Amino acid sequence: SDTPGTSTGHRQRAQSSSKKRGVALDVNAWRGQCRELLRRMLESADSEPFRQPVDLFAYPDYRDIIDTPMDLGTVSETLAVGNYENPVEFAKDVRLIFSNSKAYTPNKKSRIYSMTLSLSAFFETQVLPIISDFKSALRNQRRSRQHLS
Ligand SMILES: Cc1cccc(C(=O)O)c1N
Repeated sequence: SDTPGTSTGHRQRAQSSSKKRGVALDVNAWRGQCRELLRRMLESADSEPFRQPVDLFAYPDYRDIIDTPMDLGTVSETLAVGNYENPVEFAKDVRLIFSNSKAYTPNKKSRIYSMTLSLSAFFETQVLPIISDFKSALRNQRRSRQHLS
C-alpha cells in the first residue's frame, strides 16, 4: 500500500504546445500560417485589385458607398506589427475586403467582382483550419493552465 503522506506525482504539461491527437497545439502558430496565406493570395493574379487601397481618384464615389476601406497590404502590415490578437480578427479584415468589393461592384459580371469570388473562395478554404487549430490550442492551453492552479 502507499506510504502515508506521499504526494501523487502531478504530470506537468508543456506550456507552449503539447502533442494531442497528432496535432502540435501551438497558440502562436496562427500568425505564421496567416502570413503564408497572405503571401499565396498576393502571388495570385486575382488579388491585384485588392493589394492596395482602392484608388479614390479612379472611383470618386467609392466612399459614398464604402464606410471602411480595407486591402491586403493593410492586412499584411497589421499582421506584421502584431496588431491582430488572433486569426479571427485577421479573417474579419480580409472578409471586409470582399464584402466592400461586393457592395461597390457596378454589376455581378464585372472583372473585379469575379476576382473577388474566386479569391474569397480560396481564402475561406485556407483560413478555416487555421482558426480551428488556434481554437483547439487555446482550449488545450486553458485546460493545462487550469491543472496548474
Ligand atoms: C473597387 C471595385 C470593386 C468591385 C468592382 C469594381 C469594378 O470596377 O467593377 C471595382 N472598381
